Amino acid sequence: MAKGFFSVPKAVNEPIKSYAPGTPEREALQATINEMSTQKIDIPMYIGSEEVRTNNLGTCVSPHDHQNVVGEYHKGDKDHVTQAINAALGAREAWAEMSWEHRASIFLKAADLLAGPYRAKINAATVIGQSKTAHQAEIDSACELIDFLRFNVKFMTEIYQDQPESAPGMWNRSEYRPLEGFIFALTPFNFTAIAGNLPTAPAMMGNTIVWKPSHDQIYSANVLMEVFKEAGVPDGVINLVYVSGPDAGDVIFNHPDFAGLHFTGSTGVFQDLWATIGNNIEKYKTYPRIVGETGGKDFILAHKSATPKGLATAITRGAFEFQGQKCSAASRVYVPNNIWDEVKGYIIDDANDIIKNHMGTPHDFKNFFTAVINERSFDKCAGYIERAKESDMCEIIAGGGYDKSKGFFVEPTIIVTKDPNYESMVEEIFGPIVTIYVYDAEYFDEAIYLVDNTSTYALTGAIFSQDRYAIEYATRKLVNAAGNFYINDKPTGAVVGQQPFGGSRASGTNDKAGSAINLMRWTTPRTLKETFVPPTDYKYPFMG
Ligand SMILES: NC(=O)c1ccc[n+]([C@@H]2O[C@H](COP(=O)([O-])OP(=O)(O)OC[C@H]3O[C@@H](n4cnc5c(N)ncnc54)[C@H](O)[C@@H]3O)[C@@H](O)[C@H]2O)c1
Ligand SMILES: N[C@@H](CCC=O)C(=O)O
Repeated sequence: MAKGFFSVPKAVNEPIKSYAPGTPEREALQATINEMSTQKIDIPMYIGSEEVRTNNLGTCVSPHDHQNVVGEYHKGDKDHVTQAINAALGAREAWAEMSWEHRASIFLKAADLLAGPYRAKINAATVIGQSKTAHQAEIDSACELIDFLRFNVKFMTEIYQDQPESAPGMWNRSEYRPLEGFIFALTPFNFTAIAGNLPTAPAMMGNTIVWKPSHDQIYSANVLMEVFKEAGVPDGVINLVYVSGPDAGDVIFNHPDFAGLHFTGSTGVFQDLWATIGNNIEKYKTYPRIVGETGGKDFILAHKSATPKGLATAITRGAFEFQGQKCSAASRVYVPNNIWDEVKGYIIDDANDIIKNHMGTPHDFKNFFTAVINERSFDKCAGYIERAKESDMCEIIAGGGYDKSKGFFVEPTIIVTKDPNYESMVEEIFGPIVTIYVYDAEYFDEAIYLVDNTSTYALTGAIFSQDRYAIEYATRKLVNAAGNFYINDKPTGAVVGQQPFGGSRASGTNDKAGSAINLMRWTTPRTLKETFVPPTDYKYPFMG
C-alpha cells in the first residue's frame, strides 16, 4: 500500500515530429511501413491470459490498396464475449485494489513505449491499416494517445485529491471506487488514439474492460494491445475481442454486471445502444454509466470581415485532412458574398493541387490525401456526389471524381448549394466532401440562425472574422451549436489538455475525452465519516 502522498510526473504534450526529408523519424517510419506492409500477420483475440485463435478469419487490408492483405484476425462469437466478461470480472478485485500509483505507472510506461520504441510501429500500423498520412498518424496514434495516457494520470490524481471538509471531532474522506462490474469499450475506426483511450481511461480508474474495436482498426489495435501488455497491464484487465457489434451487444447489454459503456462512433449506433440499455435497466446491479462521443456536422461561419486566405486554408485543411474522416471535419461552410470570389479561387486551387500532386498512397510522404476507409464509405460518398451532380440546387466546383479499382479514392470535393438545407449541409457524410452556402454579407444574423438550426449535431464549429463585435456576437449566439468552438481556426485538431474535446445535442454526452470530467464517469465515490469520540447521551442540550 502507498506510503507517501505521491505527485505524478508533470504532464506535457508530446512534441509532434515533422517527418521532414532527412529526419531520423522519417527514415524509421518509412522502413517500418516498408517492412510491415509486405507481411501478413496473424492477429488473435486477447481474453484473460489467452491469445484466442478461432481460425474463422477476417482480413485487414490497406484502404489505399485493398488487395494488399496485411493481417488476418480471428473472429469471435457470443461465447468469446462471455469469456471476455468473465475474464474482466475475474481480474477486477486485484486490479481495483492495486494502489493507484502502480496503475498510474503502468500507463505512464505505455506512454513512454509509444513515444519511443513503438512510435514507428504504431504510426506505420495506422498508415497501413487506416490510410493516414505520416503527419495524421503522428498527431493521432503517437501524440494524442501519449497525451491521453499522461494527462489522464494527472486528472486521476486530481480527482483522488478532491476531499471533503471535516468539522471538529470528525474526519470525512472520499474514496473513488471503480464501478461495480465491467466496462464495455466500443471504439471507432478513425482514431487509433480514441481506440486506445476508451479502454485505458476507465482501466486507469480501477475498472476492467471488454474492448471491441471497429473491424477497420483491428490492425493498429493489435499493436496497442502489444504496448499495453509490455507496459504491464495485467491479464484480464483489458480484453480485446473481434465480434460483430450486435453479437457483443446481445451478451453485454443483458449481463447483470454491465456497469458502463465507453463509446465513440456514429450517432445512430449510440442511440440504439442507449435504447437497449434503457430497456434492460432492471437487469443490471447498478445504473450503467453511458458515455458516448458521436457524429458531427461541423461548420465554418465566415463574417464579411474574414481574411479570405486564412479562411480558405481552414476550409481545405478542415475538410480534407484524413479525407474528411474526423468527427470534427468542416463539412458545411457559410461564406458572405463580398469575399466569396476570392475564397472560391483559393479553395479550387487547393483542391486541384491536391488531386494533381498530393493524392495517392500514404506510403509516399508527398501525399496530403489518400483513400477513405472502406467500400461502404466510398459508395456513400459517391452517392452524395452523384446526387449533387444531378441537383439543380448544387454545383460541384472542384473534385467530384472517385475510383475504387485499387484503393477507395474519392477526390476532395467542393459542392456549392443554393439551398441551405440541402442534404449535404445537414447530414454527416464522413468523407472528403464539403458544402458551401454563400449568403448575403449584410445578413449575418440569418447566417447565424442557419448554422444553429440546420443540423441536429453540435460537435465543432468555427467563426472567421476580423471584427471583434462579430466574433463576440457569434460566440454568444452559437453557445449551444458546438462543444468545441474555434475563433479564426479550423474546427479540427483538438489537443489533449488544451482543448478538451466533445460535443452535445446529437453529438454525444460531452464528457470531454482526456479530461477529469471523463474520468469521473468511471468512478463511484464512497464517502466515509469517522467520529473520533462518539456521543454517549442521546439527549440534546435544548431538552434542558
Ligand atoms: N465525437 C467524437 O469524439 C468522435 C470521434 C471519432 C469518431 N466519431 C464518430 O464516429 C463515426 C465514425 O466511426 P465508425 O464508422 O467506426 O462508427 P460506427 O458507429 O460505425 O462504429 C463504432 C463502433 O460501434 C460498433 N458497432 C456498429 N454497429 C453496432 C451495433 N449495432 N451494436 C454494437 N456495436 C456496433 C462498430 O463495430 C465500432 O466498433 C462518425 O460518426 C464520427 O463522427 C466521433
Ligand atoms: N479530436 C479530433 C477529432 C476526433 C474525431 O474524429 C479533432 O479535434 O480533430
